[in-house]
Amino acid sequence: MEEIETDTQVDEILLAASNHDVSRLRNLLRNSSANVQDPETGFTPLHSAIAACEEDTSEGPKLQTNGNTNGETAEPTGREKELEAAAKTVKYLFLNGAIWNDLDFNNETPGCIALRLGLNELYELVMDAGVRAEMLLSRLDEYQILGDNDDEEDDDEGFEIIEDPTTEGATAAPTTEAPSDAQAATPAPPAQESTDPSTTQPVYLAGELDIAPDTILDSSANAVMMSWETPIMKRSAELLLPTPGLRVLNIGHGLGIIDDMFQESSPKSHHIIEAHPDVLAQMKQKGWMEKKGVVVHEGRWQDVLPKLVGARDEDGEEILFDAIYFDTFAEEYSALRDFFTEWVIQVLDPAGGKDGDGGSFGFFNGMGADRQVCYDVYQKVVEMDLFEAGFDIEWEDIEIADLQSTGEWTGVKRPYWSLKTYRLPTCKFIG
Ligand SMILES: C[S@@+](CC[C@H](N)C(=O)[O-])C[C@H]1O[C@@H](n2cnc3c(N)ncnc32)[C@H](O)[C@@H]1O
Repeated sequence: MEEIETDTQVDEILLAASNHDVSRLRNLLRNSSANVQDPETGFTPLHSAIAACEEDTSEGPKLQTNGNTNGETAEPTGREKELEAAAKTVKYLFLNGAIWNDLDFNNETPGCIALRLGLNELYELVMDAGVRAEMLLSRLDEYQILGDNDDEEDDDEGFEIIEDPTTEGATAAPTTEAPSDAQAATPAPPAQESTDPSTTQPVYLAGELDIAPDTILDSSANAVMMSWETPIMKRSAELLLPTPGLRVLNIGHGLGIIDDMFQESSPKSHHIIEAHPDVLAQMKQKGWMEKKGVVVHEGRWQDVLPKLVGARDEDGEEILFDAIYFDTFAEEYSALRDFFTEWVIQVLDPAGGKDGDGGSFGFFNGMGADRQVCYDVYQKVVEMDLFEAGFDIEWEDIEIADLQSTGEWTGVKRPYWSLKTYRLPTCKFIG
């Protein structure tokens, strides 16, 4: 049953959290939730515990007065002790079901505050909680797919879905582009589900696209693809196809940026899977269907791949690839996970690649990219899922210009990227 706290209780909980007073919290949380919010700031106890560590250079460390000490100011015993107490408080709050990614009225999660204040240890604790919550959510998701068909509402405590960890252009937290370059959302970041119906796959595929030389927008002005991603595509293509004569599979043609780059490496074969009729029409106009060595599969990868697995080419050889790239739109993180867990392992040649030491798999890493903490959480989540699926992953950093100041988002429903660094993943079979 949900607890209803009085204003006084809420104040007391927030005060105990900001004072890092775990024993007081222990008493207060017996009958209350660890996820109360200050009506003026939107702070939860986690926000309070972390924000209290802000150093006030003029007046010394800012610890608030503990209501139990008759108004005396708690004596800070040094920065290290303060941070240690904060860490204990944060851990205690997580043990009591604190949600790692609630937003305050300043649009910050507790992790955002820790990052802004340079509180690395606290940031790591929040991230770890985020990873645990997201992993648990995705496992619950699988469990429900396997057998739980009832419509009862989930009331799992302790975490909230990161909104839209879609792959491109999704909402506030990690999804794969749902829009895949994904856009972030409200309260709480990365997530398994988009809250914006316009970014679901059936709506996207049924809608008309506005395709310009530098952008593709869907019928709700979500950005499907934008040319600022060109350096990312270029480096991905270089890493995946380092020499001519290799076999590549690309999922999601978009503006064709990476497919143009793959063509520059003169691949032996180049398969492209594309689902949107408007993108396919554009491909036809540009002559992709007639290009030598190019095979365009019209449809969703979910429908195409089952037919491609085990198929043979005109020389009678099994169709396998040295390189695979995945960059779709309006799909959630679970789609990317299914892709590498179920399909990459079947069509990536373990003896492929430039040196015959195994093919490579890459994907657009845009999950949770409107918020650093969500991006970091999803990096860990995807690393764990890839490892479980049998892949090693190497990351390379690419600096991204300030897209806000260059006016990149004009006319776009929601910016799906706000970070300084893109982390480019390249995966190979373990061993
Ligand atoms: C972000 S764009 C790809 C951009 C591309 N990497 C480039 O360099 O221009 C995403 C593309 O994936 C396509 N797509 C979305 N869902 C898909 C699915 N399930 N199967 C195949 N293609 C899909 C979209 O229609 C769109 O063309």
